[in-house]
Amino acid sequence: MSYPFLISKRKTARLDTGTGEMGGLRNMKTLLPYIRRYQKDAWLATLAVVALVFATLWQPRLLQTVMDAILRNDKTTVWQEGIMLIALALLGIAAGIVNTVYSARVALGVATDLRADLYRKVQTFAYADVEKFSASNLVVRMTNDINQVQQIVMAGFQQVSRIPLLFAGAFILAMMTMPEQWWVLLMMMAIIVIVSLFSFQRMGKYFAQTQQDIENVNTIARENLMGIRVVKSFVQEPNEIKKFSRASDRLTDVTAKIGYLFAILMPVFFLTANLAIVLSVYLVGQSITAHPAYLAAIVSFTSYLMQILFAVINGGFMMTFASRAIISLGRIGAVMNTTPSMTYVPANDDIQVNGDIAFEHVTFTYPGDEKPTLQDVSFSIHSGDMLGIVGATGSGKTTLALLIARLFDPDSGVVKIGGIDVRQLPEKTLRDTIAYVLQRSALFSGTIAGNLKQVQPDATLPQMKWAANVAQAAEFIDRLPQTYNAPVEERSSNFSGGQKQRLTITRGVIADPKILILDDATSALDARSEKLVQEALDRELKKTTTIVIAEKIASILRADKILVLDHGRIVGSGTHHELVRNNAVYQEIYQTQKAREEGLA
Ligand SMILES: Nc1ncnc2c1ncn2[C@@H]1O[C@H](COP(=O)(O)OP(=O)(O)OP(=O)(O)O)[C@@H](O)[C@H]1O
Repeated sequence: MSYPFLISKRKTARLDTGTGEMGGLRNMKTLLPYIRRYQKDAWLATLAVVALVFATLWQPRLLQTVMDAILRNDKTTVWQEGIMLIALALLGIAAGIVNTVYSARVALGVATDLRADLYRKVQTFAYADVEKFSASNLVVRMTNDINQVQQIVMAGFQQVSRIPLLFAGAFILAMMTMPEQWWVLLMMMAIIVIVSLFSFQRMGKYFAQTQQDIENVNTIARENLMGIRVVKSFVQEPNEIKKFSRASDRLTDVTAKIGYLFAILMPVFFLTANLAIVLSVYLVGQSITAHPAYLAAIVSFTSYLMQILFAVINGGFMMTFASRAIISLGRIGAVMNTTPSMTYVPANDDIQVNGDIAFEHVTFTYPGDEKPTLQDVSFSIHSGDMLGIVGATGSGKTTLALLIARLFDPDSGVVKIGGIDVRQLPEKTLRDTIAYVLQRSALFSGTIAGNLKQVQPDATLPQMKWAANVAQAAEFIDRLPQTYNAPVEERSSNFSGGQKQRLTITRGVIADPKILILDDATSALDARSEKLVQEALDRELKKTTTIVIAEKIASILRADKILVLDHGRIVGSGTHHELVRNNAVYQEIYQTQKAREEGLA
């Protein structure tokens, strides 16, 4: 069993994105093994580019010959070369289609494989690793960043070989067509290259910024929608709208800046190219009467000027997209290269543990925190017993339970289950031994039965009914039209708080675990239902060690042992009667709750 339903209490750490010069190269290397898997498609896409460039470059040349022939009234050549021209255009179209299809195949394949590997990698993460990146950040990496990579692979196979070939080919052919115009050509190129360097560099920066801004917008939207009830009940909509608008405005600003740059860039490029054309026509025009062949040559020359212009523009775009994709690849690489902070010993069916639990001088600090949350915690409890944990909010009760389930490892000391250090237990053994039910446990969308089968894949209907009876859920499930096949919507929004808790307790007990942790898991139940759940647990799960973390002392009165936590330390341990007699902290909690209840009565 895994615990994706645990919710982080911490902010995300800033992470290395793998950018920088060396980072860029390293990031690109991440991509190579994936592209290699689609070698055949990659080759076909590249060959198609060569054919496409050949067709593109040769067309002005043929056009020039056709025009020359028209001027000379040479009909045979006009026909022959004209047909060639059409054939070349058709070749260009076919090559373009082949290139697009195979580039898309490579890009889609790479993106699909990368996404699958990324997802698989995240599944190996320890809870602390997911917290480090944050769930929304990981989602953006699996969606938006992968999209960027898909786009660059697609564009790469369409443009990377095409741009230099087209640029060099058009340059040489333009020179050959009108050698005396070399300086016009160089002047145009110098202007375009300088403008491109300036603008595309800026654009690259803005694109990187958009990535960060998209992530911010996603995080805010996600948090808002997940906590929509809280937002509504505290009438927080105006604040939330303001917060979202600020993040969204930042994204709009930076996107607008990119738009402005594009808006300036394109006219500048075309103006430069058109000026070059006008200049050439002006220079050549004076001698056209004397040399009619110049007319055809100038048409061909201007076509090559345009091709050079397009090569430079596309090159700039490619560099901009590449810089964005390199950042995305870095972010993907950072996940891929993370070594899970927790490793497990190999699966071993021979290792069987009972429900004994022991903490020996356990101290634990959350990653990034300075002070330990648990300090020198020692206690033990026998299989089948019930342990209650009480303490003020923030005293470390949940943290203690997280250590039992080995969602974190202690800084020092040992946590033992069945007499064995949890670090020596295979993950499966640990997950099969412990069921953890949280107050805010999430159910997965699907059906009730589907949720139960995630824990106990071969659960039968009688088993489901048994577990639901224990959790006092059977009654309302039986009233649903589809009973155990009733749908569970996203975030289980079609169930009330109390029903959700009953369902998560059902899921917790279905596998009859050796250790059951109920972390504030009955807080939404009325006193009568809570009592019924407790009685059923006592009756039906006799051999199970039950750990109950509760705000209300009433929930743990019957525990074999109660731990009183205060600022991460155990300040009392014993049965209710012992603690009421001799533990000041417990007495205070008890008296406060009693007074409150009497006040209410
Ligand atoms: N993931 C985390 N990263 C850093 N600090 C954390 C994290 N989770 C909890 N803490 C801190 O550890 C302390 C103990 O938290 P814990 O959730 O264990 O308390 P608790 O006794 O269960 O509280 P409550 O009764 O309110 O649930 C708190 O100060 C909390 O802010």
